[in-house]
Amino acid sequence: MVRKGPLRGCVRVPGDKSIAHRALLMAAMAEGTSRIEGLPASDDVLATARAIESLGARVSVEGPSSLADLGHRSGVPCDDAAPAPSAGARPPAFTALVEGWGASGPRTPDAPLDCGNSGTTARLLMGVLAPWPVEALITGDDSLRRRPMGRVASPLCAMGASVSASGSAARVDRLPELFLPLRFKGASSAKGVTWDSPISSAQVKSAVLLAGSLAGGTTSFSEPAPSRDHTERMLPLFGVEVRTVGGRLVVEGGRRLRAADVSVPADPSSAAFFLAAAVLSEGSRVRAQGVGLNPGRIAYLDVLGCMGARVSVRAALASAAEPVGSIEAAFTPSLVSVETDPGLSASIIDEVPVLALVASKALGTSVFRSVGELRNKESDRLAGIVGLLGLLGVVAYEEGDDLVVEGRGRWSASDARPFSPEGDHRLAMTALVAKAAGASVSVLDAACVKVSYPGFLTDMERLMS
Ligand SMILES: O=C(O)C1=C[C@@H](OP(=O)(O)O)[C@@H](O)[C@H](O)C1
Ligand SMILES: C=C(OP(=O)(O)O)C(=O)O
Repeated sequence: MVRKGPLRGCVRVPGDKSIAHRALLMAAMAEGTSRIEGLPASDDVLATARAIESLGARVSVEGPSSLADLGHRSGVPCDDAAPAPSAGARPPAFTALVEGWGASGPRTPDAPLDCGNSGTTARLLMGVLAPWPVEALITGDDSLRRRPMGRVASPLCAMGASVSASGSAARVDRLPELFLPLRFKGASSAKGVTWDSPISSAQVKSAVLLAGSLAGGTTSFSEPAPSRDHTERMLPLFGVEVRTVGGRLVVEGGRRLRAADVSVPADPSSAAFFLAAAVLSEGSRVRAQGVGLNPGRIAYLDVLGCMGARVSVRAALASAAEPVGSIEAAFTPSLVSVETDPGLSASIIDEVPVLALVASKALGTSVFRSVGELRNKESDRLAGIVGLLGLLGVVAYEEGDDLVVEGRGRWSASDARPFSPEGDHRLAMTALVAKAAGASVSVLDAACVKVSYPGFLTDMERLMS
C-alpha cells in the first residue's frame, strides 16, 4: 500500500544486483569455496544462483533458509492497494557459500537454464560457459525471450563457442538478431578475441572478459563509452588481472580463478527510487546507508544535482573493491530541467525512468540523450515512461534515441489513473514513487518489483510511517 506523504528516515536497500551476479558467477568458476554476504534475495539473483547450481557449483545458504526456500517465499503484494506483507516475506539479504567447479569445469546441465527475467544472468552465463566443452539450453521468461542476445553471442562465437536457435545452427551473419531460447555450446579450445563492441554494455563486456580469462591467448575489449566496471574490479579479487591499455581492457587467458570472499554493498539503483521520492515529496528527507558509490553507478546523482535537487554523498569504506557510503536526499520545491550527455547514458541507464519522473516535476524541457538502449530492457522503457508521464499530464516523447520531457513544475490533478508497468520492475517502482509524491496514479501489478527489490513496498511504507 503506497500513500501520499513525506518519507523520512534511513533505509538499507538490498544488495547490488550487478555485483551479486558477478560474485556468484566468479565463485562458481573458481577453485575452492567463496563466501558472499549481502546477496539480495531477488528473483534475478536467485536465477543466477540456481543456474550455477545446475552447472555443478555447490551453493549453500548460511542460516535456516535454502535457495529453494528463498525462491518460494514471496511476501510481495500483487498491487499497490494490497497491505504490505509481514510473515513469510523473503529476508532482505542472505549469505551464500559457493564451492566452485574450478579446473574440472561446469557440467552439462540436465535441464534448461531458466534465467527468468534476468538479462545479466543469461548474457554473463554465456561468457562463463564459452571456454568449456559443455552444451546448455538457455531460456527465460517472455520478456527475456524478446531481448537481443546476438550482442554477446557474436564475440563469444568469434572465440570458438557456437549457438543454435530453434534447433538449427545460427548463421554467423544473422547472429545480431539472436533471441532465447538458444542452445549454447562452449569450446575447450576457445581463443582470445579483440572485440570492439558497437554498444556500451557491461553485460557484453563482462561476458567477453569472463570468457577471455580462461580462453587461450589475450582478449582485448573496447566500447564507445564506459559502462559499469564491476567485472574489472572483481576479477582481480579472484586472481585474474585486468589491464587497461590505450583505453582497452586486456585480460590474459589460461587463468584459474581462486575462491574469494565478497561483501555486496547496497544497490545504488534501488536507492535511487527512495532518493527521488524524497526529492519530490514535501517534507521528506531520506538517507540510504551502506550503498555502493561506484562512480559508474551514481552518475544519476550528478543529473539530480543539475536539476537543483538536494542530494549529498558521504563516502565511508571500500567493500569488494567497491566504494561504499551513504546518500541523502531532501525535498526540493523547485527543480530545473536538465540535458544529459550522450556519453553518460550507459552510466544512468537503469535510473533514466525515475530521473525522467523527477524531470517531469521540473520547470523546462529536459532531454536524456542517446537512451535508445532502454527499448531493449525488461520492457520498452521509453514507451513506458512516456505513457506514465502522459497519465500525469506531462508531455514526453521520443526523438530518435533521445527522450524529451516537457516539465511544467507540476502534475495534473485528476482521478487516479491505472498504470501497467508491463511486468517491468523499474517502471513499477517509478510509478510507485510518483504515487508517493502525490500523483493520481494506481499501479496495476507491482509484484514485479521482486525481480530486484522484493521488500520495496514494505520499505516505502516504513519510510512513510
Ligand atoms: O552488467 C550489468 O549488471 C547490467 C548492465 C546494464 O545492462 P547493459 O549492459 O545490457 O546495458 C544494466 O541495464 C543492467 O541492469 C545490469
Ligand atoms: C536491465 C536490468 O536488468 P537485466 O538486464 O539483468 O535484466 C535492470 O535491472 O534494470
